[in-house]
Amino acid sequence: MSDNSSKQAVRIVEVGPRDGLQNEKQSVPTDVKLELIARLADAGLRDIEATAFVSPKWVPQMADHADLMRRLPRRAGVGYPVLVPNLKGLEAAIESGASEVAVFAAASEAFSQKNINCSVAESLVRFEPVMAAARAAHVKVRGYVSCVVACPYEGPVAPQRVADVAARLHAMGCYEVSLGDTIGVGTPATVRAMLQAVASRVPVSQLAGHYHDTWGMAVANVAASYDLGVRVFDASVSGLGGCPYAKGASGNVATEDVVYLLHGLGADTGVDLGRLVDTSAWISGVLGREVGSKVARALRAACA
Ligand SMILES: CC(C)(COP(=O)([O-])OP(=O)([O-])OC[C@H]1O[C@@H](n2cnc3c(N)ncnc32)[C@H](O)[C@@H]1OP(=O)([O-])[O-])[C@@H](O)C(=O)NCCC(=O)NCCSC(=O)C[C@@](C)(O)CC(=O)[O-]
Repeated sequence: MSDNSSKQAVRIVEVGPRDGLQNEKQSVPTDVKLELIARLADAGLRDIEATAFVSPKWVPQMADHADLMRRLPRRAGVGYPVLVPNLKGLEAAIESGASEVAVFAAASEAFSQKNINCSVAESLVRFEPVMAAARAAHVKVRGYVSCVVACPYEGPVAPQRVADVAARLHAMGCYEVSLGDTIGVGTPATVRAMLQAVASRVPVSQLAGHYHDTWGMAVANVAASYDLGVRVFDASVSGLGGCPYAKGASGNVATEDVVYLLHGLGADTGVDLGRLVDTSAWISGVLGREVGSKVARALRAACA
């Protein structure tokens, strides 16, 4: 038996079923999504973002949110957070049995308008009743800030701006704030500067890194964030994903790559890399695409 007592525990929030699939051109059947979630749980993931209660006109791929949540078999010790943009989304999520949700804001005005059709300030006002209703229903709320390094429409985003939005989400009761490099342009230097600004306003223990891999820097950004004390990372199996309202954004950092990195740094994620790699190969096959993780490809080649 291995001794994990001295290892740093790191929580991985698997966002593949939501962030990974929201941008898929082909329709992904609910049964496939349910099987993906089950396989991810079998691989040891304990936080699996299952879907988004957003407008089906805006994101058709998530239109089966209520059906999926009703049919999702719950497992002890596994959380299935869902995205909600407003009170309507929260009410529908709770009705479908969700016990954890996430609200999402941005550090860039242009992205906020494109993604949720309102300004950053309006979105924060919109979240107040969501927070109050969630509190009353004992539903945990996570917060996201998008465009923490740059915006696809406005360019570079000042770290102070990210800190302001993150601090507002934290102050309104989000138990954790996930920092999204939505278009994956961050480098360890820009991510570090952003994190230092945010950590002066929100305890680092309540921050998560959510890095896309468009420019190939996401694993380096996870390592830089880990060095600064971040112990929660969002990732997507096989690197699936991208935001439909962020031009040019590619997938999240692959969960397999994050797990390999963190285990190499001596951290404990609770994830079985072999089973995760099998899941990555399975979902990539179903979607008819190459596996998007270098670690998964290397491990499969080594075992062939
Ligand atoms: C926020 C809205 C709804 C505003 O959209 P709107 O058009 O301004 O809203 P509205 O209130 O005028 O409603 C328009 C229609 O949508 C319906 N509606 C309204 N709300 C809901 C709801 N919750 N669920 C279902 N339906 C809803 C509403 O009932 C109405 O239906 P109609 O009367 O026309 O038939 C829309 O812009 C939206 O749904 N946006 C979501 C976009 C999205 O999901 N983006 C991807 C997730 S964010 C992301 O990926 C980034 C992240 C988190 O991963 C971090 C990172 O990487 O940066």
